[in-house]
Amino acid sequence: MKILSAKVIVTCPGRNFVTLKIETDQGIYGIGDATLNGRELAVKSYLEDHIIPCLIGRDASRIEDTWQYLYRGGYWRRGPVTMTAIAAVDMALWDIKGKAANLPVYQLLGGKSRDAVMVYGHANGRDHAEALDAVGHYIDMGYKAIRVQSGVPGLDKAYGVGKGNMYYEPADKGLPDEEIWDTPLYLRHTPDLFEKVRVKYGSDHHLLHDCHHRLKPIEAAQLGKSLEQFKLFWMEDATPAENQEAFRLIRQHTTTPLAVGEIMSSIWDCKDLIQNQLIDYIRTTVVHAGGITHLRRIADLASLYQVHTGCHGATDLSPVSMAAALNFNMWVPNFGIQEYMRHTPETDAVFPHGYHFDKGYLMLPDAPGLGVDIDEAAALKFPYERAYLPTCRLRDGTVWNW
Ligand SMILES: O=C(O)[C@@H](O)[C@@H](O)[C@H](O)[C@H](O)CO
Ligand SMILES: [Mg+2]
Repeated sequence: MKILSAKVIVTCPGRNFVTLKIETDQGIYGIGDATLNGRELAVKSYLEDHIIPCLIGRDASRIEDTWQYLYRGGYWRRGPVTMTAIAAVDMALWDIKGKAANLPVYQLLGGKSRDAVMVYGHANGRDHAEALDAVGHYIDMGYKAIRVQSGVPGLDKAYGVGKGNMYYEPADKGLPDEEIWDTPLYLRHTPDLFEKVRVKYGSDHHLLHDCHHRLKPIEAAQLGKSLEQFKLFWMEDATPAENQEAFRLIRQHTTTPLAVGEIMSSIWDCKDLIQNQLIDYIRTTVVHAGGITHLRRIADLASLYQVHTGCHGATDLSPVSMAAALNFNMWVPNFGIQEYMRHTPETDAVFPHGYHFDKGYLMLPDAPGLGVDIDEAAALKFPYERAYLPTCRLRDGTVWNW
């Protein structure tokens, strides 16, 4: 089966998504997500200008060989743009292989390790009272695991606090927004938030929290310690992980489980974290870490060290990524949890899919390939709109991590 053509579809049904569609000479096509939030067109160009010309005529069944060819052949290894582009090709080829075999992709990986995929949803509010209500709402919807984020008194904006209840979307149209950040204020108010949640709702639910790279290692250690009594499922991105060793300091001080990895693009970015058992959950995703082929390699390394998966699943990962992640999650032996932020109805209409939420889990009905499609006519109705993630500054004007 040969690759006949490939094209990139950019659509903005509320937010931007980049999708690669590969067509074969047997009439079977596959799709892959290539969305890199705020840098979408760089991946589009990488695919159109540099990868697609090399794909035409290649054997679509040679997924591993194509992965190695694009990774080694590009000479310039790793990095989010490269790895997202490779991921899109990889997902599309797995989709094609599944359709050709008339099997869901998880069957090709080795079959089901579980019946359903536990997910966590995002409860957030401008203050603790609103966040508490949101937690109640998620419990009512049947979630077993809930990420809790709240605004901080004294700060205009805080990471993770949505404009609506269900559709949290950090990227804004136009040029990047600027937010002010104050770590001492945040550290003062966060343990209190979790105390209120436990007092009001008890201990039956998994609670998660995302620090979004804002703390210094010793501050992260302090927060982890003060949250220990509330038994979090995880504390995420406590400090930037470019220096993987930084997590040793946090680890030495707290038993709060640690999760890292949504911005990592390869096994090399997380290998020290995993091999030194400095984290409990690895959050690399199909779309930003080289597709199913590379994510499987990361998960296998992680399994040797009892590190479990917790794939990133924010709204900037399209339903194509979610379908690929679910196939991966059904198989991966060291599964931990999957993040699930619901897409808007417009997005769901552009990307028809069979997966659905049921009592805290995502269910993946059997369908050949990834089990997701793109409605190109619908996609065409939503042209690209420039949008960026916000940026961050400390009170004195210093640029900080958003
Ligand atoms: O855990 C998460 O879901 C995040 O950290 C995201 O909201 C992240 O900020 C976005 O995916 C960035 O594009
Ligand atoms: Mg995160």
